[in-house]
Amino acid sequence: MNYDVVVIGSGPGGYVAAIRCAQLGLKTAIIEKYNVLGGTCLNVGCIPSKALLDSSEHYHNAAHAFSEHGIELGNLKVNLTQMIKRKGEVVKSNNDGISYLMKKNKIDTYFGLGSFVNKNTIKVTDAEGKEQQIETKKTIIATGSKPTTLPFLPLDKKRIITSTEALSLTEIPKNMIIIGGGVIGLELGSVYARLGAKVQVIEYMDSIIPTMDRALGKELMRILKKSLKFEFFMSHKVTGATNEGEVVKVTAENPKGETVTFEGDYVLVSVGRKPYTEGLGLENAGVQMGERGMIAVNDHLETNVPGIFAIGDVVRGAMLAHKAEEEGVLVAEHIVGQKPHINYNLIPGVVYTWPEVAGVGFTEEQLKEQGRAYKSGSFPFKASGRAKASGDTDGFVKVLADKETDEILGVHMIGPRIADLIAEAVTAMEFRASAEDVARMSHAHPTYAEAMKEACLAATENRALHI
Ligand SMILES: NC(=O)c1ccc[n+]([C@@H]2O[C@H](COP(=O)([O-])OP(=O)(O)OC[C@H]3O[C@@H](n4cnc5c(N)ncnc54)[C@H](O)[C@@H]3O)[C@@H](O)[C@H]2O)c1
Repeated sequence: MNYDVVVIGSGPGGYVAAIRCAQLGLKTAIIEKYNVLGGTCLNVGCIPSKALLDSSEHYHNAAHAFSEHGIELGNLKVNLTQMIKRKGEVVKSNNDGISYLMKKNKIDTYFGLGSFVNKNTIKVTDAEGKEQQIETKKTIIATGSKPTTLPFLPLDKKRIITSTEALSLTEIPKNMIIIGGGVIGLELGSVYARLGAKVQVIEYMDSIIPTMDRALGKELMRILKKSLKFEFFMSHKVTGATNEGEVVKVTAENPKGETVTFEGDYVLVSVGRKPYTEGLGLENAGVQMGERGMIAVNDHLETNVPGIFAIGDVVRGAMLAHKAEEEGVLVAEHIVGQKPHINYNLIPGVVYTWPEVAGVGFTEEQLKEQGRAYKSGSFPFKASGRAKASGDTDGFVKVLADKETDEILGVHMIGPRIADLIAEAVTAMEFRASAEDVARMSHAHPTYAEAMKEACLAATENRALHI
């Protein structure tokens, strides 16, 4: 078969790229190594983790918050098998949705490992080892990433696990040790802490979610300690682990240089992810690698080989599904001669703990480092009528704006449903709104979104109305 474009990898970057290519009239095929579409995000990432986060949140609320609302429950218990089964059904219905989208857009799907024979020929090897070759004018590599491991801490995938195994446990851990206080560790730690596990987080840096605005990590840590009894061990360097059957012992060096030991029945290693390019045969097409295992690309996401592009987790930038999607669309439009653009500074980051955490634009630390004059306005959810009604009064919205022009430079939030609220900040910043612009917009009352307006009022002239 001959194609205009072949996409390798069917995660959010790859399948969206394929749809956009097809919409633009290009004859398109997509190759997927596993027998389902959707990649890490849909099968063992964003979607199943959200399903478990939602289920565990219901349980936690039933156990700890319902009585305050006047709802009495007896005999409350967790059916983990059902919870995991439901998660599987959520994933499956999304798998089916992507298959439908491929058919609707007349995109040919090949299941098997895609690898370059040369610049324009791609071999697909299926699970039985059967091979076929397809010809293409352009290729988009969207093969994603896989979990980083620690050399002294080999995974056994039973007791020492990554997020993939943590999404399908058959029992609730008694004591879960989490190595890495980033997004995965805190989201999956929340799932099991809500279901009753004692969770201990060992983090190398002095802050959790260290790449986000520091105020967010500080507030999240306070809340997770209070609401889910998380224990944090900051500035600790993990040095080893021994698997003793039912128990794993993890050793780490504390900030004083002393060795401390942790004992748990499960250890989740969540220290980041690395680009996945194994078996792609990049050398056969002459594609050059960049730093840290990434594929090197230019501003149009084209590799050193004209006509071969790479997007998402295999290239520089945040390892986020929505960033990969934007890149997929950009490449498709670039291929047909359009002039698309991505503002990488406005890719929001979200953590689906409860409360949720989100940020976009520059952090306060980055503005200080740039020496940029800025002003800051915050509004706490404890002053929000909507938050009081639902009982979600933890957290705040912080708006950073240019001191002279009042243009919004960064918005950082922690609070109820702010994973959705961050979209308002992205929209405002994409249109280069000032804090006063947003402060003068009517926000429905009572909503959590009013906190955004109030934080903008606070940033404008320190004139928040409800605090
Ligand atoms: N909600 C979301 O958008 C979401 C959810 C899950 C994953 N992801 C993405 O997946 C990727 C992987 O997530 P992650 O949580 O594994 O990575 P991460 O980069 O978010 O966090 C890793 C954490 O581990 C720490 N760390 C690194 N080495 C360590 C060591 N040896 N000992 C102790 N701590 C160590 C880091 O300082 C960091 O805090 C990220 O890029 C993330 O953005 C996103």
